[in-house]
Amino acid sequence: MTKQRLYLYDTTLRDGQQTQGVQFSTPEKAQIAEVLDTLGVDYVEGGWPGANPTDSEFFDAKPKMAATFTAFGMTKRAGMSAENDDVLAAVMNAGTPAVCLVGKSHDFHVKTALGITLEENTDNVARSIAYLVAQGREALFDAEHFFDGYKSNPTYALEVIKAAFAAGARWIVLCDTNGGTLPREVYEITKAVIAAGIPGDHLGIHTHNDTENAVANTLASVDAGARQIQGTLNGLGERCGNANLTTLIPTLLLKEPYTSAYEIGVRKEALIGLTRASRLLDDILNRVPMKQAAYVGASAFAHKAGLHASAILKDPTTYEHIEPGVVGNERIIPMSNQAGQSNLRKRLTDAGLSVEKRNPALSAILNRIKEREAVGYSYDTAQASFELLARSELGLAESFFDVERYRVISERRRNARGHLVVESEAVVTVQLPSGAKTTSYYKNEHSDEMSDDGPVNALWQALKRDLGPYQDIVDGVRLVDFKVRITNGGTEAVTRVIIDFEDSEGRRWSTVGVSANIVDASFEALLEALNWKLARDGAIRAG
Ligand SMILES: CC(=O)SCCNC(=O)CCNC(=O)[C@H](O)C(C)(C)COP(=O)(O)OP(=O)(O)OC[C@H]1O[C@@H](n2cnc3c(N)ncnc32)[C@H](O)[C@@H]1OP(=O)(O)O
Ligand SMILES: CC(=O)C(=O)O
Repeated sequence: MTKQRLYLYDTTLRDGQQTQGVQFSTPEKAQIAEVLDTLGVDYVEGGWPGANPTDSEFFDAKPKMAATFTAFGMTKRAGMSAENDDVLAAVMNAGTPAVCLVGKSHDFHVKTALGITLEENTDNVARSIAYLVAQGREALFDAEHFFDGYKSNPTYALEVIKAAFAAGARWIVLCDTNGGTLPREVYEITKAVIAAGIPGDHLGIHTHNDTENAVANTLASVDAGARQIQGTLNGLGERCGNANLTTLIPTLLLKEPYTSAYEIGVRKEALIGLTRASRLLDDILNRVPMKQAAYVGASAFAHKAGLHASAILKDPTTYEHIEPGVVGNERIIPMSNQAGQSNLRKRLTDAGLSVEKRNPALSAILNRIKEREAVGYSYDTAQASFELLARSELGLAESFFDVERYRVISERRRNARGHLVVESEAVVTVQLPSGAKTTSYYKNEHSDEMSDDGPVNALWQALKRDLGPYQDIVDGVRLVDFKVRITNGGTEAVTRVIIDFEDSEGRRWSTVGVSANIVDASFEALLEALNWKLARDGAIRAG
């Protein structure tokens, strides 16, 4: 069977930028465009030239790409020609090979939002598209609110898109602008459009995720015959987002009937870069990547339940729909109160601790984890704390130093110049293996603006300031993330702190601490981090 070509159109830099809280800089746009181009999408929509300085600057830079670089704008306004519309002129002046214009196809919007007659709107759409074509550009028409428009007045909705098609639009893109349409309707309406004379290989689909159906709606439209897919990386986009290309790309490449029926510009070899592309976008946005994200999330191949982990170790296909490496992701077998001995042995092996199958220490470790999780601990992500707990049950625990006492003080006051000052200071007394004691002091100070350089950082700095023979090992360790949860441990609310650390070699690990007192919970996690680092780096244990 010859495969049909499906075209991918990315709008991360335009609709993605309509996400609340998202504002790309020009260099960030260039970085994202490069990622999309490397992946192999067919069209990269760069934004709306003339609408804001960043978009204009990005188009002025004329980024090089294999994809068709596309400018976005709106159809000409009533009462002026396409040539004389300054908003359209700015879009055309970007000089891109393709231009996508949004226009109305819902009678209600023509009357309410534009305040013009239905005939005037159809004429504006047709003249705008004809103008693009006359200027030698590939023309795309985003039929805004098409599905709602079709349900309200199918004759008019079809009249508008037929006018755009007749004027030379290469693609007519059916938009579920408000995101409220469900897959069955999308399928039926796409079919009806094809039956009305717009061929499927000229039809695109643009969906929003307001009912969590953007991906399903996209596939429904493809099933009905549409051949261009619009979407964004990580599903960014206005309100609840757009169709998620990070999900659609692997689905089209790896799942039937799409694998056999269609060809897309993204090659299977490029798919390995998908997880990296997704995380890069989060990095640019300063967002924590969504763990549950399909295909690319850190939990997408995490097997927590004991029954799952046991089977996974025998054959990963028992609980995995694809091999994680295909999308550049990886399998994780976390430890928790849902785990059995299979999870445990896998985690111990990963930590370099091999324990034979029926060793009683395995049950002891599992029981301890379950007991501690019942009082608020969580070993799911705190791999280093899990390892220390396991070492202790296996008789391999090492004691490097003892913290005799610590003291932390935070103060908020106005200084002599009337500026707000927030200070934290910590003192830690440590007993070293030689019997010597060291007392270290650290103070943070901040004026006017708050920062995360607070009491936990003061405690951390004081704790690792003078550790005698271990100083070289702990010097390069830094805190990279700090998460706090109030949780019900037993009958009382307690604070759980999870801290991520990194050493100078770029190795990362996480620890957990629990206490009714947030500073003490943090202290426990800090101490575990140092103990783990010393154990892993083979420090000589206290005598
Ligand atoms: C569904 C979508 O997501 S489409 C993409 C939407 N994206 C954006 O809006 C982001 C970029 N937009 C902008 O920067 C600005 O809105 C601009 C520069 C385009 C226009 O700015 P302004 O001239 O100040 O207009 P404003 O934003 O207030 O309103 C839009 C105007 O465009 C008109 N308009 C809306 N859609 C269309 C259309 N498809 N064709 C022609 N005119 C339209 C509206 O009627 C309104 O005109 P009015 O003020 O006479 O009622
Ligand atoms: C064009 C567009 O972004 C929409 O209709 O949602």
